[in-house]
Amino acid sequence: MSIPVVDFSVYSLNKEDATDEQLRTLSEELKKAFSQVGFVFLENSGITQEEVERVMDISKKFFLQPEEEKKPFSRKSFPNNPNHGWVSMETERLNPSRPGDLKEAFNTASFHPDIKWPSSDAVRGFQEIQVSFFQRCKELSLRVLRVMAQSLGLDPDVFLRAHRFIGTDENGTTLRSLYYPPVRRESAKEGQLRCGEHSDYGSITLLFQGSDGLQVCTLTGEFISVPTIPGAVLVNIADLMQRWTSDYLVSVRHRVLLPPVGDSSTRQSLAYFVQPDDEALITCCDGSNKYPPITGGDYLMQRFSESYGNS
Ligand SMILES: O=C(O)CCC(=O)C(=O)O
Ligand SMILES: [Fe+2]
Repeated sequence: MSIPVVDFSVYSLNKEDATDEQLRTLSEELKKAFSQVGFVFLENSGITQEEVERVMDISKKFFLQPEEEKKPFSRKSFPNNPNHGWVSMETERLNPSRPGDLKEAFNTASFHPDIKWPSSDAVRGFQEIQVSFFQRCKELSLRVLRVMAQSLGLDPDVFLRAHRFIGTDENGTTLRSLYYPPVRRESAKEGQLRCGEHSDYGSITLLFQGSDGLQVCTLTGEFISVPTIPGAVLVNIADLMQRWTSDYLVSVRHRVLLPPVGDSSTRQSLAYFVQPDDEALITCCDGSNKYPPITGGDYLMQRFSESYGNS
């Protein structure tokens, strides 16, 4: 089994719109991938490798600074959006039965004017680069959500109506820049990974990987290594979308292992976690009552408390 690759060029961000016929073909391909694998590579999405590298480069400059420079931007220090900001090494355990993940992250989750952004000479342009990439990912996500609704034979706007406030504090959508520093095996704890096994929480995730390392669990239960395809974006179904579609689209577990012994390389990735609006009521879209309705905001709070141990 491998991750399907789909050409998104007919509906890329460079195109105004696609014909019904083109969208139908695309929607069939996405339906197959999302119901059978849960992950798909989109080629020709309109987001370029250069854009991705610009975000990774500025993020790396931030991460390589001393701890004191990063601390003022810590996650949970911004009252209007507690998810925004820097997450230090080993703070999160995406698999709660393992030690903390060997990664750092910066979450761009709010554009509120009270947010203080890194602005020293070392990271000049940080805010503008993160914010403009967030907006590009938003545009692509809305296109993917539209095609997904069509693929399920639903009103094409059904998912879009629940994602009207992306980029405001009434919606939890987050651009997360991840940095995995070199690993010293002798100091890693028993069972510790770069990123523990987990499935994502929201509706869909866009993932841009700087290098290999990601593994995805197949429906038969084994983890397969995912290649890096430069210029392609990896899109996956997250848990709330699985629930929304009464388990028709599958949200599968994935992880990032430690690098092989003797490999001292770093790794970077960018994850854009798309969430429905806090107030959007998520009700099974096939009309069944397989899961009770829940708001996007309540669902997200529940999941955060699990991976941060109630913080
Ligand atoms: O770094 C990666 O490739 C994956 C990260 C991830 O799955 C996550 O942060 O949810
Ligand atoms: Fe993930």
